[in-house]
Amino acid sequence: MKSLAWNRMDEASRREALARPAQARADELRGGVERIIAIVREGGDTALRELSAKYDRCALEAIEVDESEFAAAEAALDSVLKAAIREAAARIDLFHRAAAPQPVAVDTAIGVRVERILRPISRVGLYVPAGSAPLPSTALMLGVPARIAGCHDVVLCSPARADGRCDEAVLYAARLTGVHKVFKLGGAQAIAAMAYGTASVPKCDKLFGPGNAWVTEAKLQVSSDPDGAAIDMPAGPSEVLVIADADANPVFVAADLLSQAEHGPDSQVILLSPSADLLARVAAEVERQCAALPRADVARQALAQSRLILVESLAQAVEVSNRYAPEHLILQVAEPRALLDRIDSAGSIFLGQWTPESVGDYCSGSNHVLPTYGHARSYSGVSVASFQKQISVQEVSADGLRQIGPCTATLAAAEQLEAHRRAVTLRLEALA
Ligand SMILES: NC(=O)c1ccc[n+]([C@@H]2O[C@H](COP(=O)([O-])OP(=O)(O)OC[C@H]3O[C@@H](n4cnc5c(N)ncnc54)[C@H](O)[C@@H]3O)[C@@H](O)[C@H]2O)c1
Ligand SMILES: N[C@H](CO)Cc1c[nH]c[nH+]1
Ligand SMILES: [Zn+2]
Repeated sequence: MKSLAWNRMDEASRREALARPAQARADELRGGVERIIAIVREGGDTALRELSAKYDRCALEAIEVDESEFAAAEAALDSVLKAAIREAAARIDLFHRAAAPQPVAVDTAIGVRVERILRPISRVGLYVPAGSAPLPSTALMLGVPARIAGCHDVVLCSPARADGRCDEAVLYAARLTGVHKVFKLGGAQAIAAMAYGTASVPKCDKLFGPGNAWVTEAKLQVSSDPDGAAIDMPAGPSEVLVIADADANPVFVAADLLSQAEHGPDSQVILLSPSADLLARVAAEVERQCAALPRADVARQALAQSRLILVESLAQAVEVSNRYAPEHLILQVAEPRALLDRIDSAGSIFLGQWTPESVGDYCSGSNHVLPTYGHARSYSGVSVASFQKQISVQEVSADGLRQIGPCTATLAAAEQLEAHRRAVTLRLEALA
């Protein structure tokens, strides 16, 4: 990890220190993903098989997971793992139901009722990563809110292994949450299939889920095409920013940094502290813990583009963090709630030394599909609302129109939209 001191850096160095790693490959990615999307649109299921052979090194017969594969997955899974998946699903369900938007009805004047009603997005496509590690927890994070929202057709794609099968735990989690169809597809080709549809894969209205740089770029491209599909947000390579004070436990801080560094070579982790001593102790601890990790190679690549930054105060750490807008923000300080009010951009926040980021990844109940690359400045993580449309409804009585009609007519006249004005005045005349 590179060691830096915020107050000794000029603006260009600060910008470079907070730049995300994958951005440097943006042009190469854009062209590659454009080609994959075009190939899928042109070649449909045949192209999907060819792309799976090329990128996932698997020979697919059926693209869709059938009943026998679901049954075999359930039978093969360890009962302790199945219980943990059910336990996590229950807590995710509890939080997401409690946080779900509610219908609203308000009388904004006598005889003027305005409502907000909720409707599920009909056809949704979920992406569950499995390139370097299959993530059954992501199937829960997407499947649970889709079920609560009441989406009619829920399709899930996840890359197959070399044996042509999907990860058993991903299949179990998908079934548990009521996903209707699962396809053995990964990367940009999975996103293209769900956005445009093929003979096997139904076209979806909105796509959800995290993924590597190819998946994220494909989501962005299909969302800018009117024939494509909407997306939840850009949820790319995982990242974490930790703010730690001088008394933070370096063992815990290092463990949290490594937990996101091990996701992939494009991940990035940042530690901000006003204590040079703490930064040095965490650096040593990261080295020590990393050496013992099975994914040490992956973590080291992520650490090469990660930073330890000395700040002058916790207040400055908050300013830097808001500027970076991390996917995950951990406040390993004595009084984390004292900083919370000043945080304005982060996907998910973890308070205090007993709240590792991992609990949010799996089973505290919050959602782990979160905006990366600084998109936390304007996007939120996945929730039930992401799977719903909020529709407004209004009903005005004759008395209500007498109340608000003149206001409408005045504003319409000011905008020189005479037909708008008359839609009101003709009725007011009929009421006179
Ligand atoms: N932001 C979030 O909420 C969140 C949540 C979970 C995971 N993640 C991130 O998701 C990512 C998962 O990535 P992953 O790679 O393990 O799995 P993945 O399923 O996202 O990607 C694997 C697919 O990438 C495609 N691919 C690989 N190399 C390619 C190439 N050279 N050209 C074209 N396509 C290629 C393949 O089709 C393969 O199926 C990680 O970066 C992780 O940090 C983010
Ligand atoms: N940290 C990831 C989100 O960036 C989510 C995840 C799934 N499994 C483990 N972690
Ligand atoms: Zn994680």
